[in-house]
Amino acid sequence: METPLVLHAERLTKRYGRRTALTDCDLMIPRGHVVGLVGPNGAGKSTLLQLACGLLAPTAGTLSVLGSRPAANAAHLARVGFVAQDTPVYASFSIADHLRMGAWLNPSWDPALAKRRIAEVGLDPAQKAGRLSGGQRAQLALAIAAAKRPELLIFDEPAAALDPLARKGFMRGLVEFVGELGASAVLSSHLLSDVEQVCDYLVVLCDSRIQIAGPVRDLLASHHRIAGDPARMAAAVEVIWAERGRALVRGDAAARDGAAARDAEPVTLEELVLAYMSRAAGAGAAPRASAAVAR
Ligand SMILES: Nc1ncnc2c1ncn2[C@@H]1O[C@H](COP(=O)(O)OP(=O)(O)OP(=O)(O)O)[C@@H](O)[C@H]1O
Repeated sequence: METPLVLHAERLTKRYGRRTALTDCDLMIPRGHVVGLVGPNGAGKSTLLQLACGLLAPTAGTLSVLGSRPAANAAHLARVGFVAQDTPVYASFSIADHLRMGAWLNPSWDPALAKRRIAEVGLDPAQKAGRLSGGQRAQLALAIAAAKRPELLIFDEPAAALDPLARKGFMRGLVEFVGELGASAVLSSHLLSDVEQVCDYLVVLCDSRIQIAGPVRDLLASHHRIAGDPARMAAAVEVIWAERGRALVRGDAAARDGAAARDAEPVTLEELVLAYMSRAAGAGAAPRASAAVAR
């Protein structure tokens, strides 16, 4: 039977020597989502994505991707498309060479999709990849990943280096491909506006640990901002972050609990992410959006 999970981690731990990049991570991400993986620099995002692609092996715990060990065999590799940070390409190969290589290496390669996408984004197949701008390179990498027709697309900060217009085009392409292929996607990003725009599932990773994970809609519904002394808030409410008489809390009780209920306010995705990041950092003040996570 086909597994309903794209990623399933149990007590997943990864150490590089004495440095721990992931600690006891548990995750169950169902199929059919565009997942935003967010967290500060050094949180462990790239490590998690590289483990999912089989480029790294866990130190402890387990991770399965589409029901198998990552990169278990050639057939499994074909089911996962990966776009690495900085979207590396072969500088002396032309775009057409990249597509030929993709066709040669991937049994499920869709030449029509690749060709169509390259034309749609206005790239010249004869152009050497080394002469492409960051945005064009990202579009080429996206076209190659999608032409494999994978079940899961994994992107490590795919649009970080792109200008806002190129980013918008890239993100639109990403969503179109996910829809067209009926695939799932996981993308790491520091750009919460991108995550807000395209992701319907959120994973917050800080300091090597999963802080929270779930469908964006459910997370927004189960968190509120309320006024008052956090120490006196209902036991049913978990205070995630409090500052200057206001708290961001988790729990339905926030919406029903007496005085607090009167001014329980909905939270934005940015507030939610920053609250979990602040809690993990144990800092005295919430990090500014521009410093920790750019919008
Ligand atoms: N090859 C490596 N050798 C040693 N330590 C590493 C290696 N790769 C990553 N690390 C460390 O593991 C931790 C997690 O790094 P990782 O690159 O996964 O974080 P990240 O969340 O992707 O960061 P960023 O947002 O800056 O890309 C960091 O402390 C980092 O220094």
